[in-house]
Amino acid sequence: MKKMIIKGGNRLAGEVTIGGAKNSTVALIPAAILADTPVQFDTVPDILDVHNLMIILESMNVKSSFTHGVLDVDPTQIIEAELPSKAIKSLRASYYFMGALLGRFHRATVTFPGGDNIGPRPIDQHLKAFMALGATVSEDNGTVHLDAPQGLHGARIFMDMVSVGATINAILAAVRAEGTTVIENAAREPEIIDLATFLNNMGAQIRGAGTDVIRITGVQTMQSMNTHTIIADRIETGTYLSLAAAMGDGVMINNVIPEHIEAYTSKMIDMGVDLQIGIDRIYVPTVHDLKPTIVKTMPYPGFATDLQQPLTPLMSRAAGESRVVDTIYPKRVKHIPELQKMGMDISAQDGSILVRQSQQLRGADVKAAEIRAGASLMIAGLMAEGTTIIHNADHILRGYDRIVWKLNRLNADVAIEDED
Ligand SMILES: CC(=O)N[C@H]1[C@@H](OP(=O)(O)OP(=O)(O)OC[C@H]2O[C@@H](n3ccc(=O)[nH]c3=O)[C@H](O)[C@@H]2O)O[C@H](CO)[C@@H](O)[C@@H]1O
Ligand SMILES: C=C(OP(=O)(O)O)C(=O)O
Repeated sequence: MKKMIIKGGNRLAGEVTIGGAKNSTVALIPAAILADTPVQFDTVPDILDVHNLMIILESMNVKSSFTHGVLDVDPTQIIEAELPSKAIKSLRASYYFMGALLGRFHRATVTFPGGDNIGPRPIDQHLKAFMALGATVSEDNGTVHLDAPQGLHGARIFMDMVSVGATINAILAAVRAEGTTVIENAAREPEIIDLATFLNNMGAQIRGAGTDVIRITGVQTMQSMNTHTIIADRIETGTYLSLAAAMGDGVMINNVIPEHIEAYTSKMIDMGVDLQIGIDRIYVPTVHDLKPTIVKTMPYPGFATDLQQPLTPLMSRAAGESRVVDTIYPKRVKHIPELQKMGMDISAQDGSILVRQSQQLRGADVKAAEIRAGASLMIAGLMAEGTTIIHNADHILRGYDRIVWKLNRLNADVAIEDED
């Protein structure tokens, strides 16, 4: 495990460039095993999730190499093998190997995924989709076995709730199935469109990604003809927007898709941040006075659950009481006691998180329970007087591309060290 050490109080300025979206990347890499040719991705974020997915690929004899943001994956010599449970447990998205392996081999054995400690995360909708497509599902000791000896066939799948992961897994399983699959009440996240673009460019027939009805006509082969450039990470963007507004004296954020974070930028503008939004970049000027706000997380295009915690430190500067209601992960509150240690006036009450204007934050020894709790501690550490040590910083490294280098280029004083 690593710890992040932040000497707080530096004003931040300069430019930062956003990397490829974690939540696209972690679906695209498993999707690569559906191809009958090598594939290449660029603007791949340098995050732990990518390195762990490469370990999983290796176990199936799928060679991959990653340099300067370009990831090559060669699935042409893929074999069925036992997947390494440590790597599988290290990230949530390892469950995409269920859909991808089912699509490729008509069977899969995958340990239950790990991922962030943000409350219950059932996978019943994923399993329901696999069964609709003709697979049998059995579970023992935390391992899921999927089997479709007669192959997969198209089906109508109505999702009981809007789920990013279940929508992606259904696409991965259906893309080479026989016949047409219709996913209703599908998630509409931009990362789903990114995945469909990648697969369609290889010959898949997926229509409607980005709407709540996705139609997939199965194809027999998929062949990559070009490099797939991953869309910008909207959650990383929101994190830099928050820290730039909290501590910046002029920060330009490059490689942004502003349309993907409108729910977030509109809240910041309501709070009094004078964002200058361009076609693919956003400038955050020095912020003087902030108004409190109310945030309710919703599936896309609503306010992302992954961005409620990164906004919290900024809320603690607003004159009054802000409120967060996380309808997707109501138990996503592990940052609260840690932020309290830093002097923030924050509490959970009746299903809401309340953040009141706080005095100068102070550095403390804190623990990141999960990636976005870690992001909120990191921003609070940049704002605090003195030194903050964030333990379990691996959670932050799971999803933030070259974070130390990017922050220090903005004039922060941040380091990562091994725990003693
Ligand atoms: C790798 C990735 O892309 N992770 C994102 C993805 O996670 P993930 O795909 O796991 O999240 P889902 O969209 O599936 O979850 C949405 C809600 O549906 C529930 N649910 C989901 C599936 C299921 O079978 N049964 C069920 O009850 C979940 O508990 C949750 O309350 O979307 C979340 C919600 O935007 C984000 O926080 C995560 O960053
Ligand atoms: C919850 C998250 O990630 P994961 O689904 O990969 O655990 C996140 O990115 O905020």
